[in-house]
Amino acid sequence: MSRASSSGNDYTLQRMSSLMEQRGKKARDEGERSLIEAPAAASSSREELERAAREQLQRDVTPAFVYVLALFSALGGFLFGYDTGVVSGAMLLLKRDMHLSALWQEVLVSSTVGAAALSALVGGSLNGLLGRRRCILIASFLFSTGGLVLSVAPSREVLLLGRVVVGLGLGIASMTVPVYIAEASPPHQRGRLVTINTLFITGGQLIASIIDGAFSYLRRDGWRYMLGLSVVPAVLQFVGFLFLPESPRWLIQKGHAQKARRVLSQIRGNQNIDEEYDAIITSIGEEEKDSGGGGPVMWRMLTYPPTRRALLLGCGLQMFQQLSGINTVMYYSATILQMSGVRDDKLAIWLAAVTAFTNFLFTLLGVWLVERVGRRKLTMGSMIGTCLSLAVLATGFLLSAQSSPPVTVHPANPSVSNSSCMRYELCEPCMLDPTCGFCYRENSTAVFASSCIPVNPASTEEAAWGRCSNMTETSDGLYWAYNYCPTSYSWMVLLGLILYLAFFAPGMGPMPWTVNSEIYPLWARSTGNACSAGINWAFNVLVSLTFLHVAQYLTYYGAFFMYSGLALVGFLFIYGCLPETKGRRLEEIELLFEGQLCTCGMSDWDEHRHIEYVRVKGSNYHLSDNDASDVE
Ligand SMILES: O[C@H]1[C@H](O)[C@@H](O)[C@H](O)[C@@H](O)[C@H]1O
Repeated sequence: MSRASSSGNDYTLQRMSSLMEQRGKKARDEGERSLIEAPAAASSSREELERAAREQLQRDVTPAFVYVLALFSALGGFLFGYDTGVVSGAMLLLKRDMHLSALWQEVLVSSTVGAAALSALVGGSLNGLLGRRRCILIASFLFSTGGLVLSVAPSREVLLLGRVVVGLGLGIASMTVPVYIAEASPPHQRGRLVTINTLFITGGQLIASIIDGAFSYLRRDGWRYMLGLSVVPAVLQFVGFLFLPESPRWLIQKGHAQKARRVLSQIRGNQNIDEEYDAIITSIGEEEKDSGGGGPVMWRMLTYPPTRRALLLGCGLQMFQQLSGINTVMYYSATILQMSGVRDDKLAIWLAAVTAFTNFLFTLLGVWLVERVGRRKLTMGSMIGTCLSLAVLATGFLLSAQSSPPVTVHPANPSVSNSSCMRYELCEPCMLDPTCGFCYRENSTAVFASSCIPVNPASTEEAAWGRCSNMTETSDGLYWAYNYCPTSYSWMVLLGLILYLAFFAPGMGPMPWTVNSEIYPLWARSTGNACSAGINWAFNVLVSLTFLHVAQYLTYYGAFFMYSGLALVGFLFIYGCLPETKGRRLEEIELLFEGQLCTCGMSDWDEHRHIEYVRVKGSNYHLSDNDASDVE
């Protein structure tokens, strides 16, 4: 059989024979000759051996060093989550301490994400030029400096500078870390280790919400601690990376063969690295031939069909991740939970932590599932579940809107006669107008004596005037609802939220990052990841900046039905374009994108045959049914 045989299956078979040898030796040593000579080697059934080989692989193919390397890298993911998550809580205090206008608040939030989109794109060339390790060092340096600037910022302009610096770090880290982990991991653990990076993103978001909660009690300068604390993991990562090695694949690409061998033996522990090393060298040679020589990498990627397909898949996955509304749902979750009956405003900040925790918990499920069910099934299942739960969420909003309580009292304030709030007859349009809130009394069975009143511009937690201004806890049956309406369908909205996180977090959350780290050949990997990460950040800004306007035009249920429709399109896209990459060497995966045939939707067996076919097509060899048994 050709070089083709160096697949995951073959690897397991090799392990099986070495395991048999080891067992035989052990048996001899212990004088248990009978065990080896026994007919059909009783305990040596194929299945049992395969299982033993797999267990052995788990034990000795992944030395602890790879975990250390993955954990230090994933601190980049943690900072991604922390820096994007912490800002909402910090903003509540900042706008008070620094007297920030709505525009400044928006600029401070989106500047980081915008800078991340740009630096992710630039990060592609940096990665190719300087290597993964140096890029991660640059990112952690930017995180540390940005965090320091934020914690001492005397003015909003300096704050803006700090947020942009942090964003630049975010962009580079978000595209480099998954690639670095993927290139260092053994094939059977790669999905899990790269997915840990997304687990750290959601972990960062969780810690950020807890820190937001804790420091919100400080009277002054709480935001300095919130924003500044990111320096701790950033410095830790910087120091760690002074000692961690460069990616062996990048080293080989740049011609540092000896160094690459050293790193490979360091990260593979007691494994024989020759086969892997040769596979990388051969694939680099083939890639140079295939990708047709000169021109900028982006041009070569677009004109070479396999990389063009991979790029389309990678960017599409990242786009649909954001279009299915994760950041809107996360951001809006506190209100959703308030709708469901948690009325204490002081709790709102902690409610965000509950959502972040759920997101984290279900991402953990993804880490567990990715090497069991594979990327394709996990992503498809996640996307269809996301689509359905968005529909549940939207239906909850629709039913709430249809049973929207009426405005029964129209109190007048002589000094504010032309407020739009006075015109609304129902809670629904009042709630959709960001300048108004719904003030109502409630007894155990119904809403009564309700009015639509302008919100206090300094705090959305109370009305500008009237009985819902100066809200205290003893306001006895009187409630101020900003951004939501009292409804008896809140259970459905809550159910939609929980289902959404349960389906999104294990698959659509991490898989776009994981799949992107593995689908491009080495020469196109940095550029491919730069583009797809740039798309992720760009759609992140787009969706969050447009949500309130979309909700105003389409109402909340319209907005969530729209996200659900987009998720359905995303599902069809994944169904048609995402092949299974589980267990394959990085050098093999590009073959899945070769030929006119897309392997998506093929069974594992057909896919395996397809890879074999593509591999050997150059040597006039065609895989027949008889040959197939040879492959297996
Ligand atoms: O994969 C991550 C994760 O799902 C986060 O929760 C989300 O905030 C990010 O935008 C996304 O890229």
